[in-house]
Amino acid sequence: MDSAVEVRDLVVERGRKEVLHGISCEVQRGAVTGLLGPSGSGKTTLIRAIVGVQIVRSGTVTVLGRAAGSASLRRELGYVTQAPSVYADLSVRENARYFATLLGLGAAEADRAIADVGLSGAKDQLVGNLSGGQRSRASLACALIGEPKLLVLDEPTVGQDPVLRADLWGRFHELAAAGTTLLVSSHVMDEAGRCDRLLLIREGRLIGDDTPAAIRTAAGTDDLEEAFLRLIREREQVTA
Ligand SMILES: Nc1ncnc2c1ncn2[C@@H]1O[C@H](COP(=O)(O)OP(=O)(O)OP(=O)(O)O)[C@@H](O)[C@H]1O
Repeated sequence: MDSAVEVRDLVVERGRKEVLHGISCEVQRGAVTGLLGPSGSGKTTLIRAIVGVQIVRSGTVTVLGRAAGSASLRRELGYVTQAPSVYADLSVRENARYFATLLGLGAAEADRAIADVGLSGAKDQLVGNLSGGQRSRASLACALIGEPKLLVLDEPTVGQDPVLRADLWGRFHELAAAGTTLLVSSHVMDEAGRCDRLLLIREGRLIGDDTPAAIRTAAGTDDLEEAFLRLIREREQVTA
């Protein structure tokens, strides 16, 4: 597998508690990989380690061939946190232009990114006056500026209506088809089927790493939520 991200034996502690217990996985280039797991399972912590903002206890994280957090990765990686990271007192366009300027890019690139997330109609509105879903999309637009090679999105579809969620997933696949690698976290299992590959995480351990089709076949069910539950039960029987 041609990997954009390689995680080896990753152990992370937060608040003196071990929250990732030796995770190893890869994120395939040019595909949409879903990081799925219940609330508190460690998705954000793993994402933080990949984008290089998490202190790790042991193990290695390699991103685009370099150690996670390397300065040279900054221009190649787009990261959208769960809390939208845009300025409320600036318009959508001003935010996008600000991030474009930081990368030495112009207004056209900012407008392209805004159009990509379907916010052209609201580009002159202050971000503080937008709905939660619109604000998340404004944040996503800023991460798309400069066409990063790796896009890491922490629960990007939370608060979006079903039509918009479908649009965003469509956009993620277009980006992947154009060569971008996407890692998208979600705790909503009905989004799992939209991914090319899945990393299933529970209580800081990886319990599944495969395509949705292979996970369905291995678990003997077409329902990915049920497949996830069966993987958990299997694991509990092994460790009991
Ligand atoms: N700043 C922190 N200090 C101490 N413990 C933390 C901190 N942030 C998260 N944790 C703990 O780390 C574990 C993993 O949290 P994490 O945020 O990675 O989970 P998650 O799967 O992203 O959850 P969610 O879907 O709710 O965002 C949880 O037990 C959480 O309580």
